[in-house]
Amino acid sequence: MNSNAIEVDDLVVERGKRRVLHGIGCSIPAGSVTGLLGPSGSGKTTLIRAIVGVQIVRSGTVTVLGMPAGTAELRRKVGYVTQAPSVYADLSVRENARYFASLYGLGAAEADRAIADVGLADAARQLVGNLSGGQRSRASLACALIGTPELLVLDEPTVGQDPVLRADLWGKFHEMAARGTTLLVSSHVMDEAGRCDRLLLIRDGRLIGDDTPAAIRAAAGTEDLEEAFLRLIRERAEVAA
Ligand SMILES: Nc1ncnc2c1ncn2[C@@H]1O[C@H](COP(=O)(O)OP(=O)(O)OP(=O)(O)O)[C@@H](O)[C@H]1O
Repeated sequence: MNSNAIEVDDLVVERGKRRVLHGIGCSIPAGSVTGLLGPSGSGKTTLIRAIVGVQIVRSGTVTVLGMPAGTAELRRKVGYVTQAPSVYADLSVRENARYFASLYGLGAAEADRAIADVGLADAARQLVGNLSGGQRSRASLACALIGTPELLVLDEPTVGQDPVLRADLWGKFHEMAARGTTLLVSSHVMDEAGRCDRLLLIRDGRLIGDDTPAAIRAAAGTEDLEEAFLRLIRERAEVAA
């Protein structure tokens, strides 16, 4: 198989009457944790939507696991967790997970494994509607882990999670990558950037960085990734001026 799980070439997307992605190009290696970082409104969700095949694109190509994004065959291979939890509020965590498992022809053991993986075993019997926001996002994540997708795309999965849980989730993401899953994780929290194998830095619909955290730090001449991001933005502004 191609060593890149995702290849994006010259991607242009318009939403409403505005152009929100301006010719994005990037490759995401298989079996890695790639962070998609950028301020609110920079185009992270739009790029993610194009990768999971639910975004109409103006031009350019998005190839996922060797197939055009949105190909029906990818549905079983790609897990996607949106920012808004996509679980049934009137079912328990376990009922939700078992429902998703049944769609894949999988049983209760797979559902329970996914619930344990996100640290929700103690809340498995609770109705999702009664959970905290952070627990609800983890319930959504558990459902996306079912069937062990080859590519897992997570839109801000750690929002609302406490620091201990965030660290656990990042540990889990790396375990999954070590077993061959590719993860693309968006965040607008720079302190999470250092936990990624690679970073895509996006601003105003343009990629301004695509490298390992170490290379981005070295190129910007600072250990602080937030400062590195700011320097990249300033450099861009100077080039444009
Ligand atoms: N349905 C829509 N119609 C028109 N414009 C939209 C729509 N959805 C998003 N946009 C615009 O597209 C741009 C990119 O939005 P996007 O949601 O991709 O950003 P983001 O980086 O994911 O932001 P956040 O971190 O706040 O989720 C923004 O300017 C936003 O206002």
